[in-house]
Amino acid sequence: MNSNTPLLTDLYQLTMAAGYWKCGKAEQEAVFHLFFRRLPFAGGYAVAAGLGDVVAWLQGFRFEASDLEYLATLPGRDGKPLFCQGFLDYLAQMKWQCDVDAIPEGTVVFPHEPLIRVKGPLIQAQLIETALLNIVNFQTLIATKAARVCLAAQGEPVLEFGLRRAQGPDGAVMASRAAFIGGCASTSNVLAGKIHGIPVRGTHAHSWVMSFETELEAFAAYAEAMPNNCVFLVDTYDTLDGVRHAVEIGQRLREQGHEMAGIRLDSGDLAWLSVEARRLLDAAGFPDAFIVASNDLDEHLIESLKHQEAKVNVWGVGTRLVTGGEQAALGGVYKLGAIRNAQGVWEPKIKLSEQAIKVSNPGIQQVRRYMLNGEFRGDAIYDEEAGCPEVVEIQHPVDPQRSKSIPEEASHEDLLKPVFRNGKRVMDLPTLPQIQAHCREQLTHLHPTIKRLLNPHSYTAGVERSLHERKLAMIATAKTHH
Ligand SMILES: Nc1ncnc2c1ncn2[C@@H]1O[C@H](COP(=O)(O)OP(=O)(O)OP(=O)(O)O)[C@@H](O)[C@H]1O
Ligand SMILES: O=P(O)(O)OC[C@H]1O[C@H](OP(=O)(O)OP(=O)(O)O)[C@H](O)[C@@H]1O
Ligand SMILES: O=C(O)c1cccnc1
Repeated sequence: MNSNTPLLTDLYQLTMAAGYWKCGKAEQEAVFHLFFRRLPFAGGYAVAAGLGDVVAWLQGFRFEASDLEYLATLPGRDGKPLFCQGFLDYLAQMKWQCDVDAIPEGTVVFPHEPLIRVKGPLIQAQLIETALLNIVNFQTLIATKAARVCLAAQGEPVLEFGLRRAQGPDGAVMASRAAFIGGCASTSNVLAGKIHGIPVRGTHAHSWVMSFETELEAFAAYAEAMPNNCVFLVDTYDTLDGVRHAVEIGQRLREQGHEMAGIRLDSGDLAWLSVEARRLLDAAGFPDAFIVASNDLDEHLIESLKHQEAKVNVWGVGTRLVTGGEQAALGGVYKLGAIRNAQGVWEPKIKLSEQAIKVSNPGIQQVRRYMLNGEFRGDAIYDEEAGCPEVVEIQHPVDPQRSKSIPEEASHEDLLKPVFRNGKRVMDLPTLPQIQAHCREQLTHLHPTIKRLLNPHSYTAGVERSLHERKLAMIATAKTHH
């Protein structure tokens, strides 16, 4: 499937675009922000991901002749064409020309912070909404899940095994990419390996063992065929007998100058079996053979197995990683923050809601992160036009009673970095291993209480005080004027 086209959008973006064009607003400058309102997995942080694919998609943003031919066939409710030729001609000559700023992939992020800010002609900034959300919502969800799984594994390698259960071929490749960003060591998905350069790893399945008369024969044949990739799956019949068979073949391999890499456990009590398997392997002279565990694992099970002192060295995690498990999607949104009026002045915009969490933040936003003694201490969303005060007070995004001052000695960094200027890419994109290293480093700056799985401490992230006050004033005005 070719998703590198502006048609990867909801129809309503195109009907609005036709409307903006018709009423002369297409080229009016606007600013949109992409953000989420709630952390996934009831967790304490999220890991931004997807920007690399967003950049690639935006660089290919042009309506091809076949796209326009298709749009010309769409009927309105009266059967006549939905889009007039003048609008389609406008789309045909349209060139991507927005400014985009974004928080680099692998950075830890929090609710309401713009992960991406788009400034440019209203029609263009609007048309890209759906694709940006599609890419960033999914990859941020999976990178966050992967970070949680990898933290639970306490630095031991996590192999991503999700392809067979992922949300379609495209979702699988994106999930492998995001899982690698979040800290996974490798993927079983060979296509993701080819496309993104992610290391690929694999063992073998039960079918291999079942296709032979005996398990011993199966292991012997595998060792013969793959002497340099011998991880034996030992649970097809009886797990501990399986370990004994692996040891026997491991000894034969050693005589031929090769070393058994390890075994894989895929069912039963992984804590007890791993301890028993370790004992057998050590006693037989294979202390370096690793034990891979798989079978519906996630961060909670891995944490539990660690508490049970399971002797697992490598974790194979599939379904619950690449699908998001208990959380089907990240609810990221894309909202208008400001629009430039006929006098060239930026007018902040706000969306009201009965629910405080859904009232959008107005203005052209930037995120300032404060750090003290190597620890992230708080994030302030501020209006770039108004600037950020020296002494900053961060208002809780929804609870008016809660605010926090940042110590003056804290250092700071603005998180949104220039990616496109006037449609031209200005950011050098980091490699995937660099993004993974950035993510690993970011997580070291979060207090451990924010990283725990159960009821994590909430990190201070919200709107800077003066922006909050302007927002309250706008809410009051909007309620009386609309
Ligand atoms: N010691 C343990 N503590 C907690 N959960 C465990 C432990 N060992 C295994 N599990 C998990 O329990 C779940 C059930 O495992 P079990 O092997 O009993 O069932 P299964 O998946 O039906 O087995 P099979 O793969 O043979 O069909 C899996 O998610 C597995 O990861
Ligand atoms: O459990 P996941 O985290 O998704 O990891 C991938 C699973 O895929 C394979 O088996 P498959 O599920 O195809 O069959 P099985 O359950 O019978 O082993 C593998 O043996 C893992 O168990
Ligand atoms: O290589 C493996 O062991 C593997 C690959 C995909 C799914 N489950 C296991």
